Order: sequence, then structure tokens, then C-alpha cells
Amino acid sequence: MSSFAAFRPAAPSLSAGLTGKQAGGLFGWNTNKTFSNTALKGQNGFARRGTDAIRSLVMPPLKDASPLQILFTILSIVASLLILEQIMYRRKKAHLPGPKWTTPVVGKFLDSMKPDLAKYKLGWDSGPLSVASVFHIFIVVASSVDHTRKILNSSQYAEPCLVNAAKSIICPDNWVFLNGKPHLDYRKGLNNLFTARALEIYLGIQQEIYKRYFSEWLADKDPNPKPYQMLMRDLNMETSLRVFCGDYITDNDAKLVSEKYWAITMALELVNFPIPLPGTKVYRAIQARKMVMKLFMSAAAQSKVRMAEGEEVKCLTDAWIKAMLDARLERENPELGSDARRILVRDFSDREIALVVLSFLFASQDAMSSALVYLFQHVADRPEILRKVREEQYRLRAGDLDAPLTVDLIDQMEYTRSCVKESLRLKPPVIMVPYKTLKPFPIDAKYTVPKGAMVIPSFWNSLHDPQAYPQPDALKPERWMEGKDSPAQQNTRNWLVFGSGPHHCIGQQYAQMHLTAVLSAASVMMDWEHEVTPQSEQVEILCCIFPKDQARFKFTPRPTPSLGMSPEEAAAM
Ligand code: HEM
Repeated sequence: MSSFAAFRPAAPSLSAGLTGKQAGGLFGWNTNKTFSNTALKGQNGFARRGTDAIRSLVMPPLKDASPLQILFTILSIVASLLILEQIMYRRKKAHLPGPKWTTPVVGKFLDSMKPDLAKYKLGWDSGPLSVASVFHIFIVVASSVDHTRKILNSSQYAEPCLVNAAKSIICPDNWVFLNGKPHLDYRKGLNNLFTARALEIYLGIQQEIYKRYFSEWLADKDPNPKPYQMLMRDLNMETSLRVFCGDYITDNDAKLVSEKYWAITMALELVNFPIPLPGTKVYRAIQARKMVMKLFMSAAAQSKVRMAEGEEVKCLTDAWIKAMLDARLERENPELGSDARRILVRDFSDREIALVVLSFLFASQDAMSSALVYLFQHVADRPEILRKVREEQYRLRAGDLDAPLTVDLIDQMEYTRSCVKESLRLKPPVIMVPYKTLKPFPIDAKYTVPKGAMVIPSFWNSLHDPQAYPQPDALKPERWMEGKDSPAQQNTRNWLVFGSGPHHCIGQQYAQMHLTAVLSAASVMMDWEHEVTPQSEQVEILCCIFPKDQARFKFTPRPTPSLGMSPEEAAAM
């Protein structure tokens, strides 16, 4: 994922499904207090009568029972459990749309193994809330703007729910697993990493990498289009590593991280063997994480030495350590209130820094790759839009296409930025993020989500709402440039690409700047052809969404405009 959807997969994984106390709910009815209590409290008297009947059946001492009696007892217990499962499901479901009965034991498990956008859409369109269950996990899916935002902004009722594999892979003490006030305070300390000044430094690093990758793509002699999804992932990976850790990581190690990191992505599939035994995907992912952590910790240690010597900030780790050193001086200031003192960046250990960098890589990798792949695809399929992007580029860069990109210049690229925003709206990389209820959650006047349920805010309908985005299936960058009275600007609540509330994406400015900068550089350096196949518009749901044909492109060099050409003429070449 890996994106944040990696933290929060599109549906519960087997590892989430079969671990911990909840598994006792399914298999250990006789010993699990929560399960039997809830059953006995059932409004339907059948639950109580069923439990009494079972108790009377198992009462006779086993040594006196015939094999037939034992068999009958076992079958009765199983049948009662299956009936109870249905009763519990129906009770939790109440009036909401969703299957009337749940498939015994597994629920929608098979569907969750093969996620399908069309099936998801059916659920989202069936009502603002709909339900399903996978194994014993009761799931409420929210599809309206109001319900989705309510979940994301009700931290007293629901918190992000990550698969168990995620915890063992990115370490249980990673900050992303914090909630409430400790989470809020930790996040405040990270805001320094994405200031305009910091972003400016990152831009310099990014451009060098884009140019190198584009040159490699252009050097490909094969005249036919080929899948670029993985190559774009590599571009993102190297950009992230260099932005986060600069030259503290050698070229060889950067390559190694890119290769090994794939093991982490693979381990976040929806279904995975839950115990990290040698040979399993989770085991391989943990080994990869150990290697990656070592490099990030070493980067933090090297940066501490350089920053203490007053050297230049060259990457995110440097920016962080510099902020830490500056805050040390600030903290000495006797005029500072206790609150400000608490929020100021405290000292972070090498391991803490490495864990945050790991969380960024983990949260951004797949989402950024999905966003980049669709951005290239969307503009290639709509030459008029790409022409307008180029026109803006030629106009703003005023004849110097090699001039370094700056945050100020990116700010001026109104059309290119709108194009990025619109591409993210049309194909949001993360379509849903699972949360878990901490207590009964009165989500609206008519329905309360039970405690311990998975509650999934999903973004697709908000981002394709015709009220906010007329002609929602068309790519219309102009809708973001129509002023404050436009439907898009009047409905900013619908813009949920990066979530909302205390866990909203911390990297969203950086992410949009990266995508704008890539499109800006690519549009003047290359022409590209997208081979449209029957699968180009079909969506593969991994942790994020991708075109099923893995985006087939052919890149060729774009001629430099001759002296005296107007931006319009240059763009039309
Ligand atoms: C197009 C790219 C990206 C998309 C679509 C995306 C989307 C998201 C979404 C939907 C969430 C969950 C929000 C919620 O629960 O309300 C999230 C969280 C997060 N994202 Fe992103 N993201 C992207 C890029 C990035 C980047 C580049 C970084 C880091 C540099 C990043 C770091 C994070 C982190 C750390 C969180 C968890 C924040 C928390 O729990 O406080 N993301 N992202």
C-alpha cells in the first residue's frame, strides 16, 4: 500500500480474521464471556432457549454417552452455533442493506479475496450505510460524505484498524499505531517536515531523479508499448528514499531497499498466513524491514553528526534533526508557556526517526504509484488536456526548460496542479480505510454501529458525486479553476482523497507537489503513447487501485521548441 490502504486493507485479512480474542468468539463460545453474554442478552428469545438446550445436551457425563449421542451432541452444538451466528448478524444488521443471511463461518471471505470495484459500487449505491461480515467480523461500510466524515472525525468512537501483519512488519511501537492525544502530539512534532522551506529542498532532489528515470525510459529501443507500473513504482521509491534520507544511503543500498521493499508490499495482501514462520510472506517482510530500519537508523545517526556541525539541510531526516536542535535552544527560552514547550520538537532517538521514515515509505509507496500511473494514463488518453499542461509549462518556464523547479513555480502551475487534483479525484488511489469501533457508535439517528465492528469509510461516491462534480466520470481539470462559487469549491467536504480528521494524510502537500513536478518535467521532456487495452479502464484493487493492464506506454523524446515559438505553438508541436 504500499499506501495507507496497506495499513488499512480494502477488506479484513485472514490474519486479522483469525487472531486474538475475537477468534474465540467464533470457536470458543463456551469460554468467551463477550460472545455468550451477548447471545444471552439477545432480544430474540431463541438465543436463550438455544443455549439452554445445548447446555442440557452436554450435561450428561460423556463416559455414559453412546457414540450416537456424542455425534448428536456435536451436531447440535454446531447447528446451534450456526443459528446463533445468523441471529447475531441479523441483530447487528438491523434495517441496513446487505445480505439477509451471512454465509456460515466465512461470511464474505471469498469476495474479500478477489476485491472487485463493480461489487463494491453495488454496496456503496445500496445506501449510505451497508453491512457484510467476514468470518466473525461484522462490517459496516459508509459511502456518503456525512457518514464517511463522521467516522474519520470521531476518534472517541472509532480508530484506524490495521491488519495484524502490519504491526509485526512496521513494528508495534510505530507512531502510526498511536491514537487520541499521544497521536496528536506526535504528529505536531512531524509538521516541520513538510513546511514550504522543507518542500523546496525536496524538489531539488526530486528533479534529478525524474530526469534520470525519463532518460532511461527514452533509451528503451523497443518501439512497442510495455507495462510501466513497476517502473513508475521504482521512480517513486527512489524519490522517496532520496527525499527522506538523501545521500546517507548509498546507490547500492537504495537499489536493495527497492527490491526488498517488494516483500513488504506482498505481505500486505488481503489474505496472508498470520504466523510469521520462515518462508512465509510476513516473515520475508519482517526481514526486509530489519534491513531497511538499519539503513534508516544509520542515516539518522549520520545526520545528527552533520547537523550538529551546522551543515546544510539536504533531506527530510536533516530537516527533522535541524528542527530538533533548534527546538532544544527554544526550550531554554524562559518565556515559553508549558504547552508550547510540550509541543516543540522533543529529542527523537535514531530508532524513532527510522520508524517514522519507515511509516512514510509504507504509507506512500502504493498510493503514489497508483496516482502516478493514472496521471500518465489520464493525460495521454486526453491529448487536449496534455496540450494545455504543456502550454502552461512553456509559458511559465519562459524558454528555460532546465531551470530548477521551485515551490513558487509549482504554485503558479494552476492548470497542471488542477490536472493532478482531478486525476486523483477520478481514480482515488485509496478507496477506503478500515476503522474499528471502540464502543457503540451512534453514527446517525437511526443506527448505532456495535462495539468491535469494522467500520469502513469509503471515498468513491463522495469523489464521484454529481452535485459536487458535475459529469463525475469526466476528467475536467477546469472544475478546480472555476472560483469559489463552483460546485467543487462549494463542496470541499467531498474531497476525501487524503482522508479527513486526526489521521488525515500527513504527506498530502508533498504528494501533490511530487505529482505536479513529475507531470511538469515529463510534459516538456517526453511524448508518450498509451496503448489502450480492454483492461485499461478495468480496476485492479491491490492495496490501492491500478489499471488491470499495468499501464502500457511508449515514451519518445520531445523536441525542444525553436526560439521565438509561442507557448501555444510549442505545445501544439
Ligand atoms: C497520492 C498519494 C497519497 C494518498 C492518496 C494518500 C492517502 C492517505 C489516506 C486516505 C490516509 C488515511 C487518512 C484517514 O484515515 O483519514 C493516509 C494516511 C497517511 N499518509 Fe498518505 N497518501 C498519499 C501519500 C502519502 C505520502 C507521500 C506520505 C508521506 C510522506 C504519506 C503518509 C501518510 C501517513 C503517515 C498517514 C497516517 C497518518 C496518521 O495516522 O496520522 N501519505 N494517506
